[in-house]
Amino acid sequence: MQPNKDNAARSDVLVVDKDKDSLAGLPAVLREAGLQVTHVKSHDETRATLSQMDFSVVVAALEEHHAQKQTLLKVIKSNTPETEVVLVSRSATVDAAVRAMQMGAFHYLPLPENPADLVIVIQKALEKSLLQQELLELRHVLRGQQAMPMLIGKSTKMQALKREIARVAPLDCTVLIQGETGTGKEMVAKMLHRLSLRSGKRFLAVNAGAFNAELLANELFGHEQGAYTGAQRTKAGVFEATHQGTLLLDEIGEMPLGMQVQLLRVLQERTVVRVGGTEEIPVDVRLLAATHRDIEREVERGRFRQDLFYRLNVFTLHLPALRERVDDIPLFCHYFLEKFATSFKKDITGMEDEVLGALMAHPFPGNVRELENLIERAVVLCDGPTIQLRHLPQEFHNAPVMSPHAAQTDEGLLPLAEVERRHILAVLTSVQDNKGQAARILGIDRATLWRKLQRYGLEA
Ligand SMILES: Nc1ncnc2c1ncn2[C@@H]1O[C@H](COP(=O)(O)OP(=O)(O)OP(=O)(O)O)[C@@H](O)[C@H]1O
Repeated sequence: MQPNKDNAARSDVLVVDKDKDSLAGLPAVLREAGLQVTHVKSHDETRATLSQMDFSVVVAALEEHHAQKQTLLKVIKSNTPETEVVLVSRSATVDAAVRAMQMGAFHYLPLPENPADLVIVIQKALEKSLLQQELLELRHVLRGQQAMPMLIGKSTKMQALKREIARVAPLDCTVLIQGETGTGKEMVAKMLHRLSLRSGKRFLAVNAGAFNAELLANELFGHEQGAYTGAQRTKAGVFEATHQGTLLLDEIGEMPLGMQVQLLRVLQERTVVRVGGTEEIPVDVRLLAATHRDIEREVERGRFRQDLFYRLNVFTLHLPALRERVDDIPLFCHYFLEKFATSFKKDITGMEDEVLGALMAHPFPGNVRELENLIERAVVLCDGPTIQLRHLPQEFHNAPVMSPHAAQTDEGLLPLAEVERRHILAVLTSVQDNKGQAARILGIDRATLWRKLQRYGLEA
């Protein structure tokens, strides 16, 4: 079975129901949840469907033949590794679950009385698969197969931001981009430009906080020859240089008050006057402004002109801090790891769970830039196939760790019981199902472990 990947269409869920219609009610429930579902009942149908189409998730209830399950898993995982497989069985045992998960199954669980009980697991599998698909796309980006750099993030907040960017980019209005340092304000500004009608023209960025009023005026508006000592030639400013394009004024909150008046005038008149000159030069520039400050508060404190604020604040984009979208951290880690492993020509395949856990528990005052720098450093220091805790700075070595499983949902955290169930399975898998060793690692006695396995339907 070799689906043609280039042409294969993709659908959400394939339900393989080969065990006496035990999943008969599931397709309807999934469709009600808004998913695209294909329902097959025989081996031949399964083969034919998988050869024509890729699925994000395959849910299979098979008869109790291990070989059959293993074949299905192998075929799916070797053809489309990003497809997640959920296996359902009338008598799920820990042994079988551990084996299936070692072979790459997303989950192996007992057949529930009500098929609707499977929906949450299927949605989680779908999220994981979409993450894998996004990573594949990112790999294409890294290999230069796509021209447009991607704004990474699939958390609810980032998805909402991407929708807002797509909506406001073509409108040609002024946009105020607010967010802490390193949250990607300049990146968003570039995206607004690329998605606008001005994309064929120039994009320039000026740090409005890095100059005093005089130097900034010179930078923005240019100067006439002889305007001041050293001005030997006439020089155009960035407003003229970006004519018909987009200009980002970064750190607008730091702009000296005197300059704010001049900027307001440019926005009203749509002309600039070079320093030392009198001619009003028409400029057609889309202005974007970025700041890490709460400009409204700056207005209240008298540090920012209210009239300029109203001019800039036609549309405001708020970029969430990284700690507000912890569920994006695994994606960033994969992306930066691959980026730096490629550029430093290192054969690094991933990072230990505890590294991801430590990163997810970190508050990241420097946001994405800080994470990017940490991963770059770790890749430089890494001498083996995976990034380990010792490749992070000292402060991370004894820091609290968040389970990478605990933040897999987009909306927030998983119920405690689900985190416990996954952790127990992960520990059992890592010790090849040795229950005594697993109980010791978990810090509980064997009887407690046994009771927990019973409770989660994973009885030995
Ligand atoms: N969503 C994202 N996807 C990919 N890379 C990102 C994203 N957000 C930030 N980055 C990366 O993080 C770094 C910082 O981004 P950027 O310079 O745009 O932040 P900023 O908010 O403008 O920072 P500052 O306020 O300090 O100027 C860059 O290397 C950028 O590529």
